[in-house]
Amino acid sequence: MTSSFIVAIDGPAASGKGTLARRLAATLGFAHLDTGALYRAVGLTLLRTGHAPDDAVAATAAAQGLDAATVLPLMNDPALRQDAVAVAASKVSVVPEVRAALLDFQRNFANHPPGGAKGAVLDGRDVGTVVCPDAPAKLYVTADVEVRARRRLSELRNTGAEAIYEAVLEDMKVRDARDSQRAVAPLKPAVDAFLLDTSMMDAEQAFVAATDFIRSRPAFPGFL
Ligand SMILES: Nc1ncnc2c1ncn2[C@@H]1O[C@H](COP(=O)(O)OP(=O)(O)O)[C@@H](O)[C@H]1O
Ligand SMILES: Nc1ccn([C@@H]2O[C@H](COP(=O)(O)OP(=O)(O)O)[C@@H](O)[C@H]2O)c(=O)n1
Repeated sequence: MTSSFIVAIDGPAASGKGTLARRLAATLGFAHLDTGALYRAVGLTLLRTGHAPDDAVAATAAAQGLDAATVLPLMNDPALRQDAVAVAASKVSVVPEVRAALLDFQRNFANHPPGGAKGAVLDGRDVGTVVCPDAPAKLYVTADVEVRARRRLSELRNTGAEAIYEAVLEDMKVRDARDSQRAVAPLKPAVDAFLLDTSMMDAEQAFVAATDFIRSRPAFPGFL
């Protein structure tokens, strides 16, 4: 059976979309897919096999080689969260063949959520615009780049990594620009997305605003 209960959440790095997506999925009883982890898995594969992250041929082969069996163990690999892997992910994600290779996996997850879940929450950059353009609830989560850089800095430091604010901010600006300006599936809000600026919100306030929006969607009767 194809699920029509899809929540699509997009936005730039460290806007809080993953935190929100995980909590919404747990509350709704839906499955959650962090689509960025798929691009990170491709980036990590290239770094581990000694390829440059902008090697389009190697990136395509790595993306085509990913399936549930190879992706799931990588999802829990702490190396996936390194900043160098985020940068590599952003480089492989401009390659149209890489995006095409990952599309089926994402759509299949959304339409046939695993574990018998009634619906799915996907977060990324192009879920509401390309992966699931018919999703009945779309959110675009954002925050000022300085706020996002501070969040990512404390996240990196909490994992024991050495990180400098100015470098994290600069990486984030470069990645935002690459993600927004690429030719295929650039980062942008879907026309029918609910815009959620979390610059002045904590995670709890963002969750309340998101649930208010989802509750207002006729396609989600009685879920919240
Ligand atoms: N609304 C918020 N206010 C403050 N910090 C937040 C908020 N949402 C998430 N965070 C924190 O910011 C960091 C990045 O959040 P995350 O959800 O991973 O962002 P994204 O998935 O957009 O990259 C995490 O450490 C998370 O705990
Ligand atoms: N649906 C998606 C998700 C991620 N990506 C790419 O993958 C990179 C890493 O995504 P992510 O969601 O893990 O990054 P953060 O927001 O956690 O920093 C992004 O910078 C994008 O370039 C994408 O192109 N499309």
